[in-house]
Amino acid sequence: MESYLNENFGGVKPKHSSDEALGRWRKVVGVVKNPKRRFRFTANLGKRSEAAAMKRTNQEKLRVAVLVSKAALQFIHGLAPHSEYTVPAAVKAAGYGICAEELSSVVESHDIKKLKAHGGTEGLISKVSTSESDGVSTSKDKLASRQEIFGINKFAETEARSFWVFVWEALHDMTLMILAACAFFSLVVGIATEGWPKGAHDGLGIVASILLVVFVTATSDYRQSLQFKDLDKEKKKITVQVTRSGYRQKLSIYELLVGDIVHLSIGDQVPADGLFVSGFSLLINESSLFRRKIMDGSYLSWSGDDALELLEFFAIAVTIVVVAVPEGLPLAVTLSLAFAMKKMMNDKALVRHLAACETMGSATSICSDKTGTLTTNHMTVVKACICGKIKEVEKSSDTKSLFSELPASVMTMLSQSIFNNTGGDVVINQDGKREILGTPTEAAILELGLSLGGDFQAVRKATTLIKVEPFNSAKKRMGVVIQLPGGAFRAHCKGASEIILASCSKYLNDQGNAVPLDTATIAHLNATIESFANEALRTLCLAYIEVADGFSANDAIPEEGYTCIGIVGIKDPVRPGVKESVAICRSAGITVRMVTGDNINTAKAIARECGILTEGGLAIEGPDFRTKSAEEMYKLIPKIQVMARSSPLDKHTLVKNLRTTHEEVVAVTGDGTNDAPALHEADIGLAMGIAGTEVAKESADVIILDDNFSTIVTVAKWGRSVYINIQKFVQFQLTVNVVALVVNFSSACMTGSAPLTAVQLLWVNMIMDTLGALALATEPPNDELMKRTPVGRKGNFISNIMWRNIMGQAIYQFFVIWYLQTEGKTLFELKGDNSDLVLNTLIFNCFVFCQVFNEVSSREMERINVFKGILNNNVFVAVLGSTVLFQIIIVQFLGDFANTTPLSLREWFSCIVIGFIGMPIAAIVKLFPVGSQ
Ligand SMILES: Nc1ncnc2c1ncn2[C@@H]1O[C@H](COP(=O)(O)OP(=O)(O)OP(=O)(O)O)[C@@H](O)[C@H]1O
Ligand SMILES: [Ca+2]
Repeated sequence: MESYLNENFGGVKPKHSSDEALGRWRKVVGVVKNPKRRFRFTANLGKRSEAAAMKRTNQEKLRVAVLVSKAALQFIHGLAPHSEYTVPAAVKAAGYGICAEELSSVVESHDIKKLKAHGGTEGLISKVSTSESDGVSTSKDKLASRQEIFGINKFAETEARSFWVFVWEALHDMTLMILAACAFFSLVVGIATEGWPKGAHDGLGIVASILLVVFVTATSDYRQSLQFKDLDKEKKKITVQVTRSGYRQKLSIYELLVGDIVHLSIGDQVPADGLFVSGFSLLINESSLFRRKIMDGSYLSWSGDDALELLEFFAIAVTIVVVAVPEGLPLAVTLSLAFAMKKMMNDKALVRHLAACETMGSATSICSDKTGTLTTNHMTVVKACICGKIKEVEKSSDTKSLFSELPASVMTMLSQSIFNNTGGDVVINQDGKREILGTPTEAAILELGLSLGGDFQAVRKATTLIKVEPFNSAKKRMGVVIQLPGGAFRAHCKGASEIILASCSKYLNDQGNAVPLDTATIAHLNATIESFANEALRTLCLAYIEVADGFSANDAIPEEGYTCIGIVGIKDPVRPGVKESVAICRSAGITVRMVTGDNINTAKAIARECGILTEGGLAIEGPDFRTKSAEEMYKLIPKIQVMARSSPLDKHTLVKNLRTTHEEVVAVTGDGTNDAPALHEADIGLAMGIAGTEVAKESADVIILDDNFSTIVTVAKWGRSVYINIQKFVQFQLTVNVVALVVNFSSACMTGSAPLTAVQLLWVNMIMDTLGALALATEPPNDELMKRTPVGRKGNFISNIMWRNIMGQAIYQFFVIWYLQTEGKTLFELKGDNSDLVLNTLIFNCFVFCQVFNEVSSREMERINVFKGILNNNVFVAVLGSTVLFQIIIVQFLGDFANTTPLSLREWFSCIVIGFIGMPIAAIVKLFPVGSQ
């Protein structure tokens, strides 16, 4: 990809915007224990750059090795005659003249000598018993034998990791290891002093908590890994055009076999090792050969300390650290993103990088291409201007008669131009039906040629194709040179009308003669182009020129002096629903811009139809935009609504400026190879899944599977919901953090003992960490989200609103615990030896219930009604339910392990009420106005 961009667009730097987005989360997280496990699904940034460096040195080493061995080989070949290759008997019996090993040695070593020894390309084609025109035979046993001899086009899949691997990884948690050591000493010391079973309770309590934490973590990690596997599969669904038994068909790259004739077009990915049979403009990138697995770092191991009497304090200190480090954040981020990712998949958006969903949520600007994104990309020629006469050709049945009055020579020239100067193809498919292949523009023009009565194969056979210059989005034209039966050469070109017309000096008049273009005709043709474009038609001009004898494939195709054959107008209707989606974006504070390669009038007409171009909005042409100075651009860019006739680099420049000088978060949508640089530069690139080329998809972060612009809005909505969910989670977690820390720390300093014990703290940690993430990070989005303004680049992650809510709750909870600690015994009339234990249990219980109700309050940051839709969120209800249930079990039955004692009904009731009071308090706090940032 990088090299592709480099060669085609001169040093466009890849963005790695996901790195940037990931970095943002990391900054918020600060300290994270077990970064490897926590960031498992969000790429290790350090390792990434290491890997890049490693790749470079490996490439260098390999290059040297290849050069050396090539030199050695040359030397050997110079000395000894090429040894004969013998075909293994089994291969021969199956009817092939070459075995898999020999084939791969020819392909991988690029060994031309060897290739020649096998009779060159033709030789190999016959040795693998295929044919250039018909491909391999599709008979069942032939395909089976091919598979057996040569194998299939698949990598061995890495085995799915089992649940126990995740358990093992979760055990590698440093704090858990320390706690395990504590548990061990506690067991030893406890049993030695108090005997079995009484002395083992504390230790077993810690062990049980560790197991619980490990189990929950492993389950959630495991489930995520399964989900990512599914996504991976989806990502690898790539199809190619293949000829088999004479018919073109679409095959998954996994079904490819040796001998298959694969047809590549612009932007396709080469799906396998292969031999280039014929074609033009191919670029090869073998970099995937150099991919290396990144090694994981190893862990520090911890050895215990034997200060036994400090054990309890030590355990508490460790758990305070556990509580203090908000390591639930990366988990919440991954959970929330993964959840959104899965849901988005149902909504027809495939997210390729996790962080992309969140980035899309803060987007302030969308740059969309026109063709294929805003329009359906179903193109038909509806108007044509030949010999100065404008014809409507909407109904293909009467096309032929429409043109009957035109001279036959013009019609011949037209079909010669249409059928030779094309990147498309007309083939017969498996059902025996005629099928037009190629980009929609090409297909539309071929369709016109066919409905004029032209015979594709016959026209192609009549002349020889000497040179092809494929369509180039920067030049906006394509051209071919053909050799006519008499031996003379002729070039045909087609492309953006005003550009081709400008390189014409003659035109075919209604007698079929090439006459010089006079100003009146130029004006007439230009007016025609404009009138077509104003009707939202894409216009193309076809032209030809006679080329001097002796033209060879290395000569350049002429640029000037063409004779205009005619102009066609192609209709490409706007997709249904686009207008509404654009309106939603606008109300969500997202500016939508159209950046297209098409004619400015066509672009304006479509943009108006979609609601992108409004009164007073600016439409500019790429060539004009390009020449502006930095200052002019700075002033211009916010006003631009439409950019037409843009080259891939213009699209790139616009996006770059929006991102850097205007500090916008830019989403780019596109389908074509010409969109790749912009997709790459964008904060988030969205590529079309159906019409999009592989190159576009490869550069994108999200793939819109149904090619529908409204899906983009859905992506934005999910992105925003991810962002808000994580904010809610952080607000919840920070509250618990602050209170637990302050309470434990202050009372440890003042009284020498902490009200919450190690096991209790571990439980609290789980409520706010894993369970909290599960409950709050998976809220589905609502339409309200699209009525706010986007967060953009400058938004603070922890907003003032969040601080307000956190402080409000923390003060209340702190007050409750302080009051219980000092007045608790009188309040609950506690007396006797047991009173301290009961009081501590009460404090623990109240604290947990405060969190339970606070979790409900955290569902909304600004609104008072926090119950809306609560029952639709099963995960939330389940988490809350199991938290309460488990709390009851801990207090009533697990006292020995958790240092609690069963409470009376009255005491339970009081705890719940105290916890509940947090809710009206949270509601009141929400009434205090603060700035949004
Ligand atoms: N196959 C082709 N051969 C010759 N000219 C073409 C061909 N396809 C498109 N064009 C010309 O190039 C212009 C579009 O160029 P480009 O590929 O840069 O944009 P696009 O991707 O089609 O549009 P958008 O950017 O809106 O998606 C068209 O207006 C047309 O005049
Ligand atoms: Ca496009």
